Amino acid sequence: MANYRSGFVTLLGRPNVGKSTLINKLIGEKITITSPIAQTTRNKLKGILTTDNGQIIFVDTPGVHKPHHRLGEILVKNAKSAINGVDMVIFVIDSSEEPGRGDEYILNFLISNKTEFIVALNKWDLVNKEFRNLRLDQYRRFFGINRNFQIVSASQGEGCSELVDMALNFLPEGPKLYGEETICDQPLDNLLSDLVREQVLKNTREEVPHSVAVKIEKMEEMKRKNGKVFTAILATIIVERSTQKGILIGKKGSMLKMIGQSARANMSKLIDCPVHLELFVKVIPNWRKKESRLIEFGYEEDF
Ligand SMILES: Nc1nc2c(ncn2[C@@H]2O[C@H](COP(=O)(O)OP(=O)(O)OP(=O)(O)O)[C@@H](O)[C@H]2O)c(=O)[nH]1
Repeated sequence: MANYRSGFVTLLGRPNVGKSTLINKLIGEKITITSPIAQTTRNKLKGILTTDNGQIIFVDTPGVHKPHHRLGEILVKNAKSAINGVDMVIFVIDSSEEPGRGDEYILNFLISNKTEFIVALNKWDLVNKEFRNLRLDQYRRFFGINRNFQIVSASQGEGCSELVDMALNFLPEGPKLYGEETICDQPLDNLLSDLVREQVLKNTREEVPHSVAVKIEKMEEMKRKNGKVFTAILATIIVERSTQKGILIGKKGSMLKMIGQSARANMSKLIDCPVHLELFVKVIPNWRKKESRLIEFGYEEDF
């Protein structure tokens, strides 16, 4: 029997290529948030996959993109720091599109860093059957024929176990680094605030852009009169403009109510306890440009 392998793997790729969906599928639990809007993943997040042959600790990263302001710089810096100390990278590609400049930027970055990587051609289900050979050729030419490829469809779960086997082959021999029951090492606050952000992005679409942050102010276990335990959570949604606040609250509070209901349901599932959620919206102009605010809302740089 082959020896046990373990190590750290980062999924790197442009925003929206399906990194979070892929991690969810590989690990089989909803631990990172996914949404059709780019750059929903802001914090590094580890998911741990333990199999009979090895253990992979996945580090999710924000998509690499060109920085426009402080927040962008931190996202990119964190993506770069995420590859430090990992054993290998899974370079996730949206194969429904041709290789582009963003992919080239990441490819050059990986090559200049001498990072080992394999390529996951994701969203293969979206590639028209007649174009599949052509698309594969395009990517073979882009990456070179010696590169290890795996065709996957994260949303359908296709090619995922093959991808895991391929990644395990790149990892060093070693024991389990985490207990089998561990699936995630993010602070609970981050997970809970991400569940609110997810609903904000889903329900408001472009109207409230990425300049939204969520802070969990308070979390307390309480008892109802009938003795049943529930968790009371107080969270603030921070936006940059008062117009955004208006959109978030909605007519007679209808939008905020909808966001709260869905977030609450997901929170209850996550912590396995009924949740009472209270949401507030606060305007802090230009919070993304202020270092102290970035740290307050959990966007610290990793050193
Ligand atoms: N059709 C199809 N859609 C996919 C697939 N994988 C992901 N998606 C969709 O692509 C969108 C983006 O997926 P995410 O997992 O949030 O992407 P991400 O790379 O983590 O995005 P960022 O956090 O912005 O970096 C979502 O709407 C997913 O449902 C796939 O294999 N096929």
